[in-house]
Formats: sequence, C-alpha cells, structure tokens
Amino acid sequence: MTTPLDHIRNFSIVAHIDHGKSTLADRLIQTTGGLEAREMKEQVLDSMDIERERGITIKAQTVRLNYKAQDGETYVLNLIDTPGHVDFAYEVSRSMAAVEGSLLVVDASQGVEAQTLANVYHALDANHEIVPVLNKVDLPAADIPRVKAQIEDVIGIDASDAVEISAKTGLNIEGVLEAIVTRLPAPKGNPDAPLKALLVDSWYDTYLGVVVLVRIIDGTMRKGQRIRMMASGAVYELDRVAVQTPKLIEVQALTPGELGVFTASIKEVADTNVGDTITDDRKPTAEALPGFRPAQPVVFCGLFPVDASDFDELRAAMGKLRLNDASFSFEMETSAALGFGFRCGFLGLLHLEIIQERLSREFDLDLIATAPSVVYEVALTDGETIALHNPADLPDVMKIEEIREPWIKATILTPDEYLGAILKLCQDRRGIQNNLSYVGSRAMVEYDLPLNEVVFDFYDRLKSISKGYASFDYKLDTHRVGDLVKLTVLVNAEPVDALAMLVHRTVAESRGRQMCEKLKELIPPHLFVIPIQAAIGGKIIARETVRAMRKDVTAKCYGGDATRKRKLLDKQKKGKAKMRQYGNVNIPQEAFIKALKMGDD
Ligand SMILES: Nc1nc2c(ncn2[C@@H]2O[C@H](COP(=O)(O)OP(=O)(O)OP(=O)(O)O)[C@@H](O)[C@H]2O)c(=O)[nH]1
Repeated sequence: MTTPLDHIRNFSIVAHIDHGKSTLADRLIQTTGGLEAREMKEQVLDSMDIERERGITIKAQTVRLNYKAQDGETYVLNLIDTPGHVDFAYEVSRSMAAVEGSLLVVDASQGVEAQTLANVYHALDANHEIVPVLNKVDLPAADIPRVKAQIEDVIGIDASDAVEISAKTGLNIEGVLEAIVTRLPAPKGNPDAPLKALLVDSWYDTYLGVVVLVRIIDGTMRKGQRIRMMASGAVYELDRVAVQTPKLIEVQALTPGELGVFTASIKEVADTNVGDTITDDRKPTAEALPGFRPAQPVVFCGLFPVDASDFDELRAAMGKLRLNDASFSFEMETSAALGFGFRCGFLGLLHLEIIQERLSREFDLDLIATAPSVVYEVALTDGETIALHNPADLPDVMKIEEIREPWIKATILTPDEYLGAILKLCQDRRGIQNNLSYVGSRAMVEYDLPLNEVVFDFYDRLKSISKGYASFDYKLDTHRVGDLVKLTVLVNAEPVDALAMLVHRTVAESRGRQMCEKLKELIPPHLFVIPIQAAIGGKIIARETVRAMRKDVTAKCYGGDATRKRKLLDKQKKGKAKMRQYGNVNIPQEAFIKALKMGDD
C-alpha cells in the first residue's frame, strides 16, 4: 500500500545538547505506538551503548510513525534523528536534506544556546519549515515569554505559536504531532518518473550486513529491483526494502516522499557514498541530485597499543569500527617512542574520544594516544604543498616556504559575568574578535580562532571558567599562514617524537617550559639523572632535571612478611606495564597526554 504524498510529513528535531531532543523523540514514538511498552527502552533512537550512557546522539537514525490526526486522517511521520554535537555537523546537514521541516526544541529554562543557533542554521540552509517547541515547561525556572523573545530576536523566526511542552511528563505531545501535520509541508515527488533516491546514510548490521537509508524523491523502489549508484556506478539487486518503526519492517515498495532502508549484499559501508543518487539500472533518471562533499577528518592523533603484541588486534578492531564509520580513517605509523601504531583521523575531538573509548571498552585494548593535531598545509620551497598530519613529520625548515593552519569561526554564548574570563581565554589562544552582542541577558561572542589552539582543551577550559554555563559551537573556515615552529622535547637527550608539536612562535618558549615542568613531575626518578629539554630546531629553550633515586619499594618491609613484599613487587610490576621504556627511561603512559595540557589558568 502506498502512502499519498499529502499524508506524509518528514522532519528532524534540532536542539542544543540536553534540551530534550531524545526525550521528545521517545515520546513521539510512544504516543504513536511505534513500540510496545515492553520494547520501550529510554532513548530508543540512541542505539549505541556509548550514546545511551553519555546521553549523546552520534549516528543519525530514522523512525516512521503512524499518527491519526484530529482531522480524522492517518499520516505517516518520518522522523530523522540528528546528532547535536559540532563534530557531527556534517551528518546534521545531510540528514536535513532528506526532510522538509524541523522541530526546533529549546529548553524553556535555558533559552537559546550556541548549538541551537548552529543547528537551526543548518535547517534554514535546507529550506526547512520550522516549528519552535519550548520544552521543560514543567521546570519552575521556565520563562516562556523570555525564550520566545530570544527565538524571535536571535533566530528571526516567529515564536508566537511555539508549542509548549514537557517531554518528560508528556505534557502536550499531541500538540507537537498536530503541529507537524498542520504546519510542516508535505513532500513533493512524481511516482511515475524513473527512480531517483537520495542515499542519506548507511551502517553495518551484524545480521543484515550493510543497511542503506534512502529518501525517495521520484519513482518507486522495490525488492528485486536492480539499482545503480550514480556516482560509483555500482549495480546491486535489492534483497530487502523496509521501513524503520524503529524495528525494521519489510515493505513491498517505497514511494516518493518516503524514507526507508534497503539491503543489497553490499560488502562495506565504504562502498556507499552518502549523498549519492540511486536510480533504476534499466530505466535511469536523467539527472543526479546535487550530492554532498565527503566529510574530511580535521583532527589527527596517533594511537599505539601499550602492549606491542596487541598491534594486530588493534588493527582488526579499527577495521571493525570503520565498517560503520567512514569518517574515521587510520594508517600505520611507527614512533621511536611508542613503537608500531596508527595515525588516525577524526571529525573532531568528541569523535576522537568516542573511538578511543570504544576501542578500549568494546575491544579491551590498552592504548596510548598522542597529542591531537590539526592538518597543516606546508608549502615547500620547491613549489609543492603537503598536508601535514603529524608534527613529527615536518620537513626541514630550510625547505619550508610557509605553514598554513586551519582557522575556525566560533560562537560562544555566556552569562555576562563570565564574559571577561572568556574573552581572555580567546585572546590567549590567538583569537580575533568579530562581534559581541547580547541575546537577552547573555553575551554572544564571535571569534576567529586557530583550530590548533582549540583542539586540545579549549572546550574544557571554557566549561570550567564559566561553571558549565557557556556554550560553544564552531565551523571550519579557511587556512591562514601562521608563524609556527616545531617544539621538540628531549628526554635524556633523545627527542620524543610522540611529544612533538607545532606551536606559534610567540608561545613556544612558555609552552616548552610548561612541558618540561610537567614531565619532571610525571617521570619517576631513575637510577641516573634525567635531563628533560624543550627545543626549537637546534636551540634548547627550557630544561628541567629528574634527580636520581633508587626506588626500593620493599625497603620499608623489614621483618619477614613475604606476602606483603610480594604484593608490593607485583604492584610495582603492574606500574611498569603502564610505562613506556624510552631509551633507558620509563615514561608513564599518562605523561603523553598530561604534558600537553596547557593549563593556562
Ligand atoms: N524537567 C524536564 N526535564 C527534561 C524534559 N525533557 C528532557 N528532560 C531531561 O533533560 C535531559 C536531557 O534530555 P535528552 O532528551 O537526553 O536531551 P538531548 O537534547 O537528546 O541530548 P543529546 O542527545 O545529548 O543531544 C535528560 O535528563 C532529560 O530527562 C522536560 O520536559 N522536563
């Protein structure tokens, strides 16, 4: 049975983190009976364990709901879930291209935040009709008139008929469903034209293999059909065509305006290009859809197994993760300090953290991560330009014409009282202020910042100086020439490649000094004196010394308590496992990350 176009509504929910997007999605599913009560786990759309634990949404998912509206008609509502975090902005925009409208969820006690803005701009870019929804009206701190005024002033959309709800208590969920039906446009499309479908997403399912999410623009997609991916030219026969409710339910066909999934014996997620146009192999459409730019990794770091014998296991685990995440890249690298490992590319810091955590949690791997680095463009004197993913690989300075670094456009919203400290933080990180305005009583600052100053701990610092009240969002801008130098750290006169970094010349000395001081605390005394030095090129700019000491942990155990002695020795052995033998110096694992924290309070 096909659904007529005017009985379909496709929408996404956009919100700042924690404003209640997932809770609302759960309510919509529950109210329309998409899942039986016993199947209803909290936040059903966030399917990965880490997503559920941290309460963040990583991978976009869809769900099809049947809603009997007040006009007596039954509508098919397709909700496409989108991640709210800045690292996944790319997934947000491509999901938005598959639907016609958005619910803009704003916490009525918090008001508009940085990601509210960023996400609503994606929706406006996709020409969405937008229905504002004020959530958490059950909270005593909810201030509906103030937040409505903010939405109108800052975003410039009419908020007079915003839907006021509590996703938590279930208040007025019906109002949201009615607004979807009456205020969002129905999709358009021609059922008689050749098949034209947008490839929105794909993922690997252990039982089904690669599952592809599509939005049908024109024509019909049915089981057994031979389809062609227009960009790659690959042809497949469809094994299964289904909708997600969110359970997978097989259907005869998908028609214009619908969102659905198919399987077709596709081996790898990498064989599917998000944004590609899918058509009928025998009766192809004349013109492909505009498509998307592929997501580019912007942050790189090295991941090394603590135990060198885990290398193959690490490679296999990364391969498995990549099956489901084409934006994660890795290639083998060797480090004098850390041995064999991988240079990995990520969409941003959260993405990095998630992958690292999944590797240790799901695959039980003990890893050392080196400092995250952005991608620099290095113009050489011979006219060539290289993309530098690892500061340790910087060519000889004599061969370098200039180094260009990526900049971002950042937007920060904060209560006024923290503004001074935040401006100082941005200034210290080489920021250039573009704008300062007010959203109600909150300041909105816009800065251009070098990504390499943000990549490590900017977000943590921002949260700590604003007691968690400031919100932050950014988008990548252009590369700009920077006066950057390579800072090298030498431990016992040997350069430690995993600690090499590119820094701006003006801060090189203070950063070098900080690193030496931190390492002095982190490297335990050995039987000999260990000099720790920071250098730019051949020039030493800072030095600390770890004094010699014999660490006899059993010295205190005079008397004959052999068990206690053994316990202490075991403990020491365990401690050793967490060290990296470097030359004849043991560097504790956490030193690699801790030494790089800037800590500029
Ligand atoms: N008091 C109250 N709390 C709510 C309401 N809706 C959601 N919450 C709570 O707010 C927190 C965040 O809700 P989520 O639904 O996880 O927020 P989200 O926007 O999906 O967050 P991300 O998935 O991280 O983007 C949770 O602790 C919810 O229980 C509401 O209407 N009232």
